[in-house]
Amino acid sequence: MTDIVRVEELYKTYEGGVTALDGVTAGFPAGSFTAVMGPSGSGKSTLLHCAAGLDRPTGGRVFIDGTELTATKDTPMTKFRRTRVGFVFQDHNLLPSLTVEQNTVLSLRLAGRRPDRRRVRGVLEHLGLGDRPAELPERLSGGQRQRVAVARALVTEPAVIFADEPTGALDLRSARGVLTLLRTIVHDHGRTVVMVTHDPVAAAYADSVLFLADGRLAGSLHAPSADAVAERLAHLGDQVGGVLA
Ligand SMILES: Nc1ncnc2c1ncn2[C@@H]1O[C@H](COP(=O)(O)OP(=O)(O)OP(=O)(O)O)[C@@H](O)[C@H]1O
Repeated sequence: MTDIVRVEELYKTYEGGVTALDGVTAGFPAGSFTAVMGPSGSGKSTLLHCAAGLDRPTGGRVFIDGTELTATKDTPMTKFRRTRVGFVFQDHNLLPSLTVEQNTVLSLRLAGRRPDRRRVRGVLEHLGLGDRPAELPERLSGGQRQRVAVARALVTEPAVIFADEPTGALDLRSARGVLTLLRTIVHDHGRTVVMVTHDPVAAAYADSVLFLADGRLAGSLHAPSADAVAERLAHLGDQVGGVLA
């Protein structure tokens, strides 16, 4: 299967000398849902930010859909990101003064594209927001707000959606709804999703899990169950500095 996102020998050392990524090579196949897990400080967010072109690695290469981001200057990289990459963060980042529909088309507008209203309504419908296009975010539940964030990420038809703890601020039921939605957009609509999470139950919605420890890849699990993920996480400490699982 083709990798939509590929990182090769990725290194990131922050000012002050912290090495957050220490030679990570990984591929994320088209149409797959991958969770990235690891202890706090293991480099998950750094990996996501570097892979998404939000931050520059200190060394190594990042490819998205055949374009090498690491060989791209800042302005074209920003343009590429706006058109080809979708984001869903823990804090949904909706603008409070804009309606559901206006928030949904925000990234399209930032990319200088004219929204196709019928398509946008179609996406909202599909995400269970079809009857709330004119609602302001403050009148939505946390789960509904996160659905708007997913809608906003989807309408640009990105090559990949990166999600950083998308359910971290949600109650169990809303979290399940959002995770099911992410799984649906991957399995029924062929999207590619890479999600950072701390939660083994959330990770079990993914097709596979990549584990990080101390900025290095520390194994993977396919068709993960929450128990298997929790078990592996509990033993990650044993592997630090050691062998891949
Ligand atoms: N902007 C920064 N400047 C300096 N050090 C940083 C910066 N961002 C992250 N780090 C350090 O890099 C390492 C990896 O951080 P990162 O946020 O990628 O880990 P994480 O696995 O996402 O952690 P968490 O699960 O706690 O969010 C940590 O030691 C962190 O302190």
